[in-house]
Amino acid sequence: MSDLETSTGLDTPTLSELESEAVRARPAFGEHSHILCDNLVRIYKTEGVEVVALQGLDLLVDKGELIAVVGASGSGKSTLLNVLSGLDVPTAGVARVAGTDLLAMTAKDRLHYRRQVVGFIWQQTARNLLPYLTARENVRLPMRLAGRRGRASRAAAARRADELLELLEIGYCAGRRPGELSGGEQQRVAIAVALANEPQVVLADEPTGELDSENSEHVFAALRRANRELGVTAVIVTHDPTVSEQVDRTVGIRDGRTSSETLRREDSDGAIIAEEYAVLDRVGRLQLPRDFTSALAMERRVRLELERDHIGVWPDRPRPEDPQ
Ligand SMILES: Nc1ncnc2c1ncn2[C@@H]1O[C@H](COP(=O)(O)OP(=O)(O)OP(=O)(O)O)[C@@H](O)[C@H]1O
Repeated sequence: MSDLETSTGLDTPTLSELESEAVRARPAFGEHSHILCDNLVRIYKTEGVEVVALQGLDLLVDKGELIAVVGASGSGKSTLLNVLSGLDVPTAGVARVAGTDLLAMTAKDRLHYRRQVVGFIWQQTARNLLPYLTARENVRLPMRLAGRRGRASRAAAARRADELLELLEIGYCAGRRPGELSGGEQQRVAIAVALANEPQVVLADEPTGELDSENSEHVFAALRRANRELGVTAVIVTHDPTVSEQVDRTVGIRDGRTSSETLRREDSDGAIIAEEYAVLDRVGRLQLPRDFTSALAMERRVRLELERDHIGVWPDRPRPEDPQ
């Protein structure tokens, strides 16, 4: 045993005691998050060619948060959502949702996860609803599939279906089939279907992609309502440019990594303010917005200067004040 390992007095801890105390005191990354993605990697291999769709993506979402994920086409949004929904397995990293480790699920766990823990809403309205069932029957279907049978359960399921449709302000649609509903009403029924089995998390992939702005607003309002009233955590992937006014936080993805966050808050006059931040990852990496770097022709490397209250980032060129 080394000198340091030996306790020298009653109050002096040994090195191993200090080490275990340090490990115990330091919270693990995202320990208390409802959704945790840590260094998530997803590589697709097609015909010998590798596409890195997610390249070390970090994302933390708190329980009860409502966030949007935005990014250019091909940035990895759908890949992320497929992982979170349990449809796809990442190549590496950690993905945990409501305590479930998504890389270590058996087929049985996966079925339970997809039926009970998460609910989804897809862009194509036709993918969300069965055309020959009424809205009410569509909402009851996942409860039946999850094994709610018997008369008492059937009655409870019917009640819950009607309550969910009322909550999303489409009670009047209960007896209609999807063909008799507008696109926005269909997507709100789809949200009710996603909520049927009381999931902890709902995931929506471009839920307003096929809708006009008025219907989109109804769909966002319904998602906000589900989030506020039922406490469900919600992640919405979207191209909708108005989304940052509709959600608490908008996460921007670039090249398979989280690159920016826009936080929405109300100022003292009640006006909504959306402020954009760059994301600093766990090892201190930062993605500078492309329009900033190209405006100053920054390439390959930049010079950093630590100031009293900020860090300056300079192009790799001599500045006028530099000595010749
Ligand atoms: N099954 C697959 N096989 C091979 N490559 C794939 C597959 N799915 C996605 N990719 C590739 O992974 C990258 C990320 O795709 P992804 O669909 O996640 O992007 P996205 O941000 O959702 O795009 P969009 O907004 O157009 O839907 C892209 O380069 C895409 O071509």
